[in-house]
Amino acid sequence: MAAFATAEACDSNASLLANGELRVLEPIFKIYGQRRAFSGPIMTVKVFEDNVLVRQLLETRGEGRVLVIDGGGSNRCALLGGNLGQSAQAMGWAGILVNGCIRDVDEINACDIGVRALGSNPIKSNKKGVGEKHVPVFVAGTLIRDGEWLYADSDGVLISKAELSV
Ligand SMILES: O=C([O-])CC(=O)C(=O)O
Repeated sequence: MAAFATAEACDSNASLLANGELRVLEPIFKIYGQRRAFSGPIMTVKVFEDNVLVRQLLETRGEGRVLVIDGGGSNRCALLGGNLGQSAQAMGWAGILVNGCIRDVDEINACDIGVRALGSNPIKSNKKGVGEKHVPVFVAGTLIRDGEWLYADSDGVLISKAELSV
């Protein structure tokens, strides 16, 4: 199976790039997880230094989706760790993009999912359950809506209003 290539997708969808239906995230993410390339429909969650909602979502069936976690860019604690990585793998999530930090990097790198995050921090997050699911989030220069599509590979991360034909 030919792997999806974000570069090729950008080359062949210039009109979608021009009209904003296809956007490229600013290159601020580090690459983790076994799947260097992954894609799927997006589910969004907006939190700040609290990962209770993240756990709730990753303990439900992913069905090939990508969880986009807007953690407000905080570098002060981790929103995702090894247990949640294993849960995401077991529940069939394709990947997770975190506008924030992760921990248990070696465990996450062993999981059969794709992960993008700003970096790592060994401190755990709060557990109060504050945040919002399924809301539009503004991450890496781009507005991202629940139900849009994310495509990630070694070159970068694309957000598309609709599924791309590849
Ligand atoms: O529960 C957390 O804060 C995240 C974590 O460490 C894990 O998933 O293993």
